[in-house]
Amino acid sequence: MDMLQGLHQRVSTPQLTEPAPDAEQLEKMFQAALRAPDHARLRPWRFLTISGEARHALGEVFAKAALAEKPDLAPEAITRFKGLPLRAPLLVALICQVKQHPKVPAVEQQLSVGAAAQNILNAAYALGVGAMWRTGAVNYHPETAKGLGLSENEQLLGFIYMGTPGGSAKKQEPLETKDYVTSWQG
Ligand SMILES: Cc1cc2nc3c(=O)[nH]c(=O)nc-3n(C[C@H](O)[C@H](O)[C@H](O)COP(=O)(O)O)c2cc1C
Repeated sequence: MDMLQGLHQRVSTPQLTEPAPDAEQLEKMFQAALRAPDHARLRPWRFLTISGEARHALGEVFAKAALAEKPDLAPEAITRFKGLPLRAPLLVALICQVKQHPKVPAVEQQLSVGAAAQNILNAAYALGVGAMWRTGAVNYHPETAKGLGLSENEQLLGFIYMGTPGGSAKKQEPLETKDYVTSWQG
């Protein structure tokens, strides 16, 4: 696939089925991630792959965080939180390791991890792998960070859900460049 064509056409895939991307496809996606722009070469990213039974463990983490937020959560809601990671055969947790640097504030490091995530999405699209970046209700809850084993200086920026595209490809809403771009004249 031509690179620009891929960039212009990429869509997220909410419905994902087995099989998960294989090791070779994952390697290509992570190599793309590692080419993200990165001020002072801090390499502020860390990724966790979560598949198989580990998805159930992540569902337990989500449910624990949701219960910490709302102790009287209905049983159906708890079951729903537990099932969230089962929406794809493989998830990639996006983690920003915020490092102290005199010229690189935390926001720039978060942007780098965001750019790495976008590179993963673009590479997935080029490989025919379905993918969607999700955060959801408990992404930023401290119990979620704790359950994933994050350190004090680490932030969870979401998960890329990945798998084989299910259903028909989503229609893209055409956007006009002129609605978002103007020439600044001073
Ligand atoms: C940081 C971030 C978090 C997101 N979290 C969610 C989410 O929890 N649930 C959801 O439906 N979409 C979420 N999205 C949006 C989807 O990933 C996707 O971009 C959106 O559905 C538009 O589809 P498109 O990428 O095909 O244009 C998130 C996007 C970003 C950048």
